[in-house]
Amino acid sequence: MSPANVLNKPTYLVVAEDLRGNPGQRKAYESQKNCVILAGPGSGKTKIITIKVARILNEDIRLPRGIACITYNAECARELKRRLDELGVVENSHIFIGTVHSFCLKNIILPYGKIAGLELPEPLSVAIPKEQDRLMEMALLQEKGDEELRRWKIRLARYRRTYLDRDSLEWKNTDEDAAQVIEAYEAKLRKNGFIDFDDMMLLGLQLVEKHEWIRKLIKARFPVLVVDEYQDLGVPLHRMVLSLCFKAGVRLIAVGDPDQSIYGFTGAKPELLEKLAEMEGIEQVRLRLNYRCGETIVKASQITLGEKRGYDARPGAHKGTIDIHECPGGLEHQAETICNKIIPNVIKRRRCNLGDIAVLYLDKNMGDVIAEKVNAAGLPFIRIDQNAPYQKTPLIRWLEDCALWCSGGWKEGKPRLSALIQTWLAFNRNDCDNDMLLTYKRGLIRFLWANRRPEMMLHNWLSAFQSSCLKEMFSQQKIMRDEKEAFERLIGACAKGGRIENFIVAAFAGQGGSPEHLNLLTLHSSKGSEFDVVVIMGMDQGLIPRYGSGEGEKREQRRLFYVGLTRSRNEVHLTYSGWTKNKYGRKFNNGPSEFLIELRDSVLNDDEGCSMAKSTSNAILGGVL
Ligand SMILES: Nc1ncnc2c1ncn2[C@@H]1O[C@H](COP(=O)(O)OP(=O)(O)OP(=O)(O)O)[C@@H](O)[C@H]1O
Repeated sequence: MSPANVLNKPTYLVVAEDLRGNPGQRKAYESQKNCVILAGPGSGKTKIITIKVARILNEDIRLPRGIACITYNAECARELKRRLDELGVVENSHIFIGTVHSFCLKNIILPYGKIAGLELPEPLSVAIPKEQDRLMEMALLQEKGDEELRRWKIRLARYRRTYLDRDSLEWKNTDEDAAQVIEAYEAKLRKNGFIDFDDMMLLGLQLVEKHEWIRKLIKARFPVLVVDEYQDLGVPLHRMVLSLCFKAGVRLIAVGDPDQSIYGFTGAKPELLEKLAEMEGIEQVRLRLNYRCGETIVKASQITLGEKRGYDARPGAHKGTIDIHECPGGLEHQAETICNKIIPNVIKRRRCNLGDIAVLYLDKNMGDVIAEKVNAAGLPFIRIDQNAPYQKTPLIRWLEDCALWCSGGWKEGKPRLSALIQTWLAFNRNDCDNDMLLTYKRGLIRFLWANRRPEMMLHNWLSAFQSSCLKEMFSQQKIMRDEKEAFERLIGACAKGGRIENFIVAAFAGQGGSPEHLNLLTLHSSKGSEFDVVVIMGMDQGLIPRYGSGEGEKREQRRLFYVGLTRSRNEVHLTYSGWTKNKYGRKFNNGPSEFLIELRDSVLNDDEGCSMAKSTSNAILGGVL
């Protein structure tokens, strides 16, 4: 029994005691108004909002009113859910925890879109990525290669999320080609009965801005709105927040760190958070103490950023170390060094688990390189990038949790069955009456109870899950088409000849995060997480910053490195080769990343003698730096 239960005190009150010694955290926790928390990495933003949400639900609002917690991507939403769950807050029909897209779709467009006269396809379906690509190529009036299409997609997405007023001259004239292609693409989407992810946000905003009654209904249901990772959300969400908060009186709690803004290419604007914090009627809280990272890492992170933020490690924090490893043989050499030297050494020295270590990298191609070496070294791992055997969408994350429950989690309620059921009901809620929901709930419980078989082959377990529950959901819930596609890819990956054909249920369960699995993830996906030891590979000039980056792009990549560094509690290892290859195989000897050089020069020259070590043993270490 937890101490909270022994004392009969809700968990959030026990955890809130931690905030006592930090006046900023306390102020944020006590605030009863609209509040913006601006703070650096590891300063407890997530800790505060989760405790605050639990407090508001317990003390300030009464059912059937609830709270909406929105964030940028599925990874951040999952972290938020996990941490709220630890405080006993579980998603249900009164508590929304998810991405801004899913908030707009489920809580604005589906319930109110038609009544408000929005012309929507019937039934409403979400276009899956390959359909989006096909329609975009049609709108571009010619087939494009992968790279060119990718560039167009970035350009159009940014434009669509930046210029929102379609009648304005700004929309028509800023980039005429982009405006035309977007209009043609959207018309094609509708003709085919689809909306896409950007539509969810744009249509949601349109409804909220246009209709006072919709704002009132949202407020009646969710009088409190929590927005996490605000710096990554662009103009549409900012305008929605302003409308809900200042026109409808929804209470706002917004949290973020402009220095951790790494989605500029999608239209994110970190300055919006600063602007919001300065507005009248908003209480602003700034936090400067980093509870996560050792002293050296806190210092190094500010050097990387190139800004003096005045962040400090908490008093009594350990030093923390940063080691630089030169691997002249290229990315493969870096990956081998990580698997055969750095990781075994860390585990031996720290007596920690593989799960305490994360290897971060720039993209899916680098993910392939490290995954191959990790496989060869026989280390179990979790991989999050675009080339992973399957993508971790909300449904697939939930399936991992179901697998965890079936692999023994049921004995101690980790995860809780009630939480699994609530998420399942949320997937099924659209157009379903209570009787149907009850039938789905019973179906799920029956399946899970009968399939508590950790040794079962994953393919068989998923197939059984599909025929007893998922098939029906996919046929009823057209808005889950993207999830259906993700599920089909997963089941393909664990079928005969697939990349994870040997997976049993317990192995799949471990993919949700486990002490026995090494974490492989892109720097972008590492946002919001923390590990004892972080290894960042590919620290080469031309990769980070990318060759040919303009000033703005370079600043964003600096922030990306900053995010990576600050995921570590104790140790950071940086690997580089000093050269890169382009896609035609041409070699460029550009040396290590300029970010790495700055860090080495500043931290090593620091007369306080930070414990930044430059390893010099073995052929792989030392050299250039
Ligand atoms: N007052 C506190 N006392 C003790 N530990 C704390 C306190 N505040 C935060 N922490 C711990 O510090 C770590 C970082 O907190 P948290 O993840 O909430 O920070 P964050 O600001 O959301 O980080 P980031 O923006 O880098 O993701 C966590 O392990 C958390 O438990």
